[in-house]
Formats: sequence, structure tokens, C-alpha cells
Amino acid sequence: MLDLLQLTGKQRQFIELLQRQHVVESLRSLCVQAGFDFNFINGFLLSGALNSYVQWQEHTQRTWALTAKGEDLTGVLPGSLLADKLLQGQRDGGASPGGNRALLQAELGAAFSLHYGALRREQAVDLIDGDGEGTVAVLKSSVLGAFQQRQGVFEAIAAGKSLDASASSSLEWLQQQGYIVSRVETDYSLTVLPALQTLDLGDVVTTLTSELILSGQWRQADLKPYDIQAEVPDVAYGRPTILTQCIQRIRDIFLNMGFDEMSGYMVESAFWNFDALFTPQDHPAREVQDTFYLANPQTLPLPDDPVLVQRVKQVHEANYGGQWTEAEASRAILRAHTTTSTARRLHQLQGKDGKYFSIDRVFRNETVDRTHLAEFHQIEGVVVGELLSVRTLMGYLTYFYERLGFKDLKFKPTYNPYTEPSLEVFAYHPPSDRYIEVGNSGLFRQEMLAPLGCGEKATVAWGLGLERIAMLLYGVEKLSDLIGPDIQL
Ligand SMILES: N[C@@H](Cc1ccccc1)C(=O)O
Repeated sequence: MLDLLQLTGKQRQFIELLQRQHVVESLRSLCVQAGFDFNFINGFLLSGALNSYVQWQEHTQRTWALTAKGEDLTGVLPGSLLADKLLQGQRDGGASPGGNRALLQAELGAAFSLHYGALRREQAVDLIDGDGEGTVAVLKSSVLGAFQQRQGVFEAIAAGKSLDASASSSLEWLQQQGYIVSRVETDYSLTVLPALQTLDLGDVVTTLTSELILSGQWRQADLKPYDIQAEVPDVAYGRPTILTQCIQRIRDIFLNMGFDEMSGYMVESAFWNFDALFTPQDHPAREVQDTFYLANPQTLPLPDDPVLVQRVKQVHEANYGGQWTEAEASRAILRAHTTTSTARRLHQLQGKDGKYFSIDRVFRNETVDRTHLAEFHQIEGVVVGELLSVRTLMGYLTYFYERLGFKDLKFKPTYNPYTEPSLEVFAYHPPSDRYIEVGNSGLFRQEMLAPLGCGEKATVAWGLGLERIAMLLYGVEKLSDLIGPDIQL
């Protein structure tokens, strides 16, 4: 059935074109003339939509085209030129069929041996050397005639001309030689029935304009319904950057390990970044060479838990001596690690068990180069529970890195003010055959845990570099390919 509302613009145009004809000999040529895509119209015809309006008959036709090898001949079949000359000589009444070799060679130039070889292969000619007066003798002039015919057929195909039945043996030969290929083409002849001539296509509105709406004309209009099956152009969607993909992957690993995600603040007080982590107020990491101090705000309030602040002060003064000042602890900074989130979380937990992770941005006053930026991401993790040990810590880290494909880890003792023991983590990187530093970890000291209200529990924790992992996993060599305005998606 023909649903007028569903017709595409091209289909309507095609019907309008048919309405002006009675018989169409070749649908292909009609499409070429009128600028329609034959396959599209063919599909329309075969869909049966026009069944009660048009009768059609299918015709198949064999056509020929030159192959690449055929194109390479640039119009001249090997053998044909020499065949021409020899036949010409015969017609001019040469005494014996054939021709003077030196003369023919002069006429054909470098192509002589090519043409001679082609004729010789079919035993049509032979070279007779009599006293240095070489002659090309014709053995079978019928083969020479065949070469001329083949040349004619070859030219006709190159020119896209039609061929008659007499071409068949030449076609077979040309195909055997690989100069031409045949194709079968389907075409249709159509008879347009009177029903189509009288068909009223009507006016279908395909675009609803504001004019149609304002004038109220839309009420009378035949609106083309939406075709929700219609194919639409592909859209190039955005996609997550490598770093975001990496974060998502790591987040999934920790969630699957039963961790909850925690978060903190990029702008922090020195208290949560250093003091709560048992880092002395004169520690070198606190200097401006390493840490970004803010001008605005210059300070942040200390936690409104006076017991916590008091205990931190006590533990610092008892162990490091000197005076612990609230002024130093109140300074506002950009957090230098995500262990700030861990400290805040431990203070909240007050000794309850839990497993937490975060993947967040940190800031350090570093010299920027290929593999260092002043801001990067840390993968922080903390586990509070019973009977936790260095083995537990190594187990978590080994499991985590294995999920990412880093099978071989090494741990090296190091020093952090807030952990004892402390372990640096190295992962084996097969492409470079090296162990690469990927993080830092340890068991929190009592001096840190007790003031936070978690003195009873063992706590293992780590801070790992995200960018390092992303570079190793995705083979990225410069950090600027990972972060910043120049990343390629
Ligand atoms: N905060 C440490 C990592 C760490 C976290 C937790 C425990 C031990 C070490 C760093 O930035 O390198």
C-alpha cells in the first residue's frame, strides 16, 4: 500500500516523474538522467509500495569493464599492432605473407618484441633469418585477424559501447587474459498504470514553521508523521579522558573490595594536613618551597573539638618539645595530600571499624617537568579494624595493583612522621623492565591515632599516585598528555 504521508521527498519526486510517462524502458537510465540513486529507487520499487500503480519487468544484462591490468595497456593489446602491419602488408600484395623484420622493428620501436611475443605465443608468426635479412613469417593469418577483432572489442569496452554476438570469442579471450571482467546488472522496464497518472499526491507538510502555527494553517495541513525508524547521522559524542577512565576503574576496584568513598577539601588548614598527622610545626615539608599557603583566606578555624586540639598540642609538645601554636595550625593551604580526608574520617569514626578510599586532587609546590606537575591526584585508602598488620597492608596493595595488571610489587622501608612502619611501594613495569615507585603507605602511629580518638585500633593506610598508574597503563609519556588543555581524546 502506498502511504502518501510516509513518502520521502525523493520518493515523491520519483512518483511525480513517473506520472509524466507511460513506459520506461530502463529504470537505470531514467535514474541517471533524473539524478536519482538507482539503489534507493530500486528498493522503493521492490518494497511493493507502487504495486497497484506500476507494472515492472526485470532484465538482467551482462556488462564488461576493464580490469586494472586492462587499464594498464592504455588501449593497445599486445600483438594487435604487429598483426595490423602484417595484414596490411598482405593486402598490399606482398609476395609471401610476412614482413621485413628490420622494417617492422623500425616502425614499432621498442614495442616490437611485445607484439611479436604475443603473436608468437599463439604460433601465428615465426622469425626466419635468411642471410641476415630477417623476415617475420605469417603462419596463421586467421590468428592475426582474431587479434584485430580482440583489439576492436577491447576498445569498445573501454569506451563503454555495447557489443553484439560476434564479440563473444574475443570477450572470452580478453577475460582469460585478465584484461576484462564481466558484471551482471539488473534493470527494470516499467509500465505506468492509469491509477498513478490520476493519483493526487497532495501537499504534505514536513516542517512545522512558526508561520503555520501562528496562522492556524497547521490545522488543515497534512503533517508528515515522525519516522522513528529513520537513520540519523552519527554524532561524535564526547568521551571521558584517560584520567577520568582511570579514576572510574580504580573506584570500581575499591568499591568491589567493600570500601566506601570519602572526600575532603582542597582548601584545608595546616592542622588537618600536618598537625593532626603528627608532623612537627618546623618540619621542612611545611615550608613554602613545598606547600602552597593561601593569601585569602589566610587562616581557617581549627576543629571545634577542643579536646582534639588540646591532645594534638600535648602530643606535639611532649615529643618534639618547644611550643605548638594554634596560629601555625590555622594557616590555610591547598592540601598537600589526601591523608587530610583520612584524618578527618578517623576523627569521625572514633574507633569504629571501616574501609575508606578517595581519589582526589592534591597540590605541591614542585618544579614542573614532563613527569611532575604542581597538582596531581592521590588514591588514598585507610582500613580500621582488629589485628591489622604490615601483612594486611601489603595484601591490600598487592590485590589492588593486581586488578590493574601490575603483578609484581616491592616494598621498601621509608619514613613518614605519622606512620610506623612506613613502606614505599614499587610496581614492576614490564615494558621498561624496571620497578617504578607508585606510592607510600604504613600503619598509623599511636601519636596520631590517640588524639583523633582511635587509639585502640590498628589502622593501615596508603597514598598512591594516580597519574603514574595512568601513564603506565595507557603508555602516556608526558603528564601534559594526561592533564591540561592539550590532551587528545
Ligand atoms: N600521605 C602520604 C601517603 C601515605 C598515606 C597514608 C599512609 C602513609 C602514607 C603521601 O602523600 O605520600
